[in-house]
Amino acid sequence: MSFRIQPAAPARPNRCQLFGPGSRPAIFEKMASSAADVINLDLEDAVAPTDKEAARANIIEAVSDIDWGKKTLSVRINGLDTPYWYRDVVDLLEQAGDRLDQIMIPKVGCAADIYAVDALVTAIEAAKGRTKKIDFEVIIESAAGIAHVEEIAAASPRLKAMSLGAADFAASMGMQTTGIGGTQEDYYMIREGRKYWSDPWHWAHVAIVAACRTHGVLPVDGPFGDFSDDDGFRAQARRSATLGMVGKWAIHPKQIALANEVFTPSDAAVTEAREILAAMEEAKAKGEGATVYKGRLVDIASIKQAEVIVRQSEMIAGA
Ligand SMILES: CC(C)(COP(=O)(O)OP(=O)(O)OC[C@H]1O[C@@H](n2cnc3c(N)ncnc32)[C@H](O)[C@@H]1OP(=O)(O)O)[C@@H](O)C(=O)NCCC(=O)NCCSC(=O)C[C@H](O)C(=O)O
Ligand SMILES: [Mg+2]
Repeated sequence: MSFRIQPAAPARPNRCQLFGPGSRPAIFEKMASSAADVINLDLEDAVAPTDKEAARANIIEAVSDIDWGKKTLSVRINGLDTPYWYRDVVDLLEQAGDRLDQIMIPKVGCAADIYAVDALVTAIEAAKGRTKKIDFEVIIESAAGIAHVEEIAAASPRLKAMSLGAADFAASMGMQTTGIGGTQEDYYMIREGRKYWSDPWHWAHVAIVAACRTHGVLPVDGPFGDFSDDDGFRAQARRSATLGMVGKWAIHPKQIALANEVFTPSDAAVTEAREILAAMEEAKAKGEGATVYKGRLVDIASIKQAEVIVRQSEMIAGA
């Protein structure tokens, strides 16, 4: 137990982050009218090197020209190991309108990566008189990123969200797979001749959730590559939600409804949480710190668990 109060993560809906390449402006309006909470216009790996400049120009125009409603509008810049990233930041901060909310920094490996982008963004904001401060989100998608996940989560007050990028993460770790998230055929235990599949992403998810919750950052599950596999997406998202993540990326529009479904607490879950709170109120009135709800123990910790679900549901309903 620590005397420090755990900081709250930003109270904004972040159930689904919809990605689209900056080089494909024809889909921007569709992204804007989708049911995703966050839009990620991409300058990085979904854009070919020859299209980087055009993609930047498309995004700068679209930030102001398209009605993004209440969505969080984020642009993924190129990695700090490329020649593109500084120009992404300079052009976005100098030319894109105030509707831009956030920059996503990929392949972050240490806190100094965030410091470098923060320094550049802070200087341009001051020079240009931008009064709305740009937020950051990062992707943990390398061995260095996961090894330094806690210092990264603490790196800047601009940091609002952190995702696991399963594809680059797998490559960096030398994992023997070309799958992006989900069940991996060869990751199983065997007992009495039967296979039981395990989850190779589990420990990285837990490390990200713990770092994020310690520093008031939203933990988000990244892409699920096989967009023909709805059940696989749901299963992966349910595991992430159970571990404390607040949302998941969609790399195709058909994944938006799936993410929203999983990361919106169900009516039954909210009803049960409210009943637990009511049961604990009754117990408190009797001077008791614990009671029985539907045959199981609930105590003061159960209040905090139930409040997570109620708060999440109220925040989504009020957004
Ligand atoms: C994956 C796609 C290339 C598929 O595009 P397409 O072939 O056009 O799909 P469909 O024909 O099935 O499209 C059906 C309709 O939906 C529209 N559409 C398609 N994609 C989007 C979108 N992203 N947002 C909104 N609308 C979209 C089509 O125009 C069709 O509309 P209509 O004709 O009116 O019916 C494509 O979906 C795509 O580019 N997805 C995003 C890819 C991307 O951004 N990837 C980067 C993130 S994942 C990553 O980087 C890995 C990560 O970093 C890691 O390391 O793990
Ligand atoms: Mg990646």
